Amino acid sequence: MRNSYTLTIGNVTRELPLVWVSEELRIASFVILGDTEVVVEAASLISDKLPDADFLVTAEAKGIPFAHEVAKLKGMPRYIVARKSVKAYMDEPLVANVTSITTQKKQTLVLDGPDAALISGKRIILIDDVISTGDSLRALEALITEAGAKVVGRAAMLAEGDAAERDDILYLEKLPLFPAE
Ligand SMILES: Nc1ncnc2[nH]cnc12
Repeated sequence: MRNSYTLTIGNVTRELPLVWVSEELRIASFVILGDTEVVVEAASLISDKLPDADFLVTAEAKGIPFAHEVAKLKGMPRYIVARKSVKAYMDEPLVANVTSITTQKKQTLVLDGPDAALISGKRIILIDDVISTGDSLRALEALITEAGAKVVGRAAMLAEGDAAERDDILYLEKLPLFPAE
């Protein structure tokens, strides 16, 4: 049984370990946190492909460095992060539910009220490290719609499994899933 998958994005290559997320499924674990090379390379490759937009919106946690780098390249002074939980300092937060492929658990995504007000009526690109089941994208989209903003693009470094067949997302590379044999 193979234990890793070789991924190349532009001129950066990583050996991703295969990890079990359930009894039937392994994923190639792609963790960009702390990896400046992957983030900078992927951001420069995707930023030219994005449509015009007012804000990028991402989900805590692994989307954050990617959104940060893309926002910098696009000259956007702010981007919005949907958090995994309601914080004490939030004001009238919007909440959506999501099931994570990596934890296989129900999670929430939360948009703080002032962030919702900031993006109301604006054009939004949803951006994440990996789009897989599309669940977290759906939850982000629900938050954006509730905030009165419009999604004009969906972008990720990688499209995993069936997500690679979608024609409504921009991505750089496909990432296979590894079902039990
Ligand atoms: N293969 C993967 N590695 C890390 N995080 C993920 N989230 C969804 N798919 C993932």
